[in-house]
Amino acid sequence: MKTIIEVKDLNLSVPEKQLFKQLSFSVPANKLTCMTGENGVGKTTLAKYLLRSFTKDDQHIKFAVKRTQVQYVPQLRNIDDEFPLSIHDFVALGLHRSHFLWHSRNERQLLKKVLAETQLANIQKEALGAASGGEKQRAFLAQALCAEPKLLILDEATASLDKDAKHKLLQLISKQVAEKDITVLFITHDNELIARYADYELILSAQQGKLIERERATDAAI
Ligand SMILES: Nc1ncnc2c1ncn2[C@@H]1O[C@H](COP(=O)(O)OP(=O)(O)OP(=O)(O)O)[C@@H](O)[C@H]1O
Repeated sequence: MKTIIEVKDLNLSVPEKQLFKQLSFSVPANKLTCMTGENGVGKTTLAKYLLRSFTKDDQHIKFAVKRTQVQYVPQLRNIDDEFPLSIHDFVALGLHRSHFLWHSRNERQLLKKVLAETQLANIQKEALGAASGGEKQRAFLAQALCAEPKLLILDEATASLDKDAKHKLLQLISKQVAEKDITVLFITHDNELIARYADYELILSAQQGKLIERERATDAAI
């Protein structure tokens, strides 16, 4: 199995609490892995630690990608109703800027493609602040996709979405995994989404982690 992250014997603590003890796991490449576990087990802390590990030489963590190839999408951020950017301009912030102040033709093409893939093309001129929760979350995803990541880490991206919006988001994400060279690590508590979309589940519990392969359930089984 080709892997994108390998963690071996990692101890991780926050003040006054050890979260993980000799934690070892790997994340399969080009798959959708759901990271699960009870509230407070340390999912977000672990994800952020993995990202920080690029800046120091941590012998317990090995990535098959560079930091610039990783995007982290945090839980739905509070975007004020008056937020002054359009969806288009917000998503475009994710483009790798060349030396110029304007976007290159390739960047404009990439932006157009990403807006279409995330089903935002029709509403791209609207203010992000006025968008629904599902549209905002798709805009965050689109901004991350503009950086053409090889690894995308999504932290509870569906937590505040209704059933339709969360399935729509996961269908978009699954399509990315199926069609591109991209691996997704998706932190979630949502058993329905795990059953439907996860290729693997990384279960964090009692300071340890266990990776299991999942059979994707069909509509009828849920
Ligand atoms: N900077 C910090 N200082 C002290 N304690 C912290 C700090 N960051 C996190 N913690 C604690 O570490 C534990 C793990 O937090 P974390 O947010 O990683 O859990 P989680 O599994 O992502 O939880 P949830 O599912 O509720 O989002 C919690 O008990 C939290 O209060």
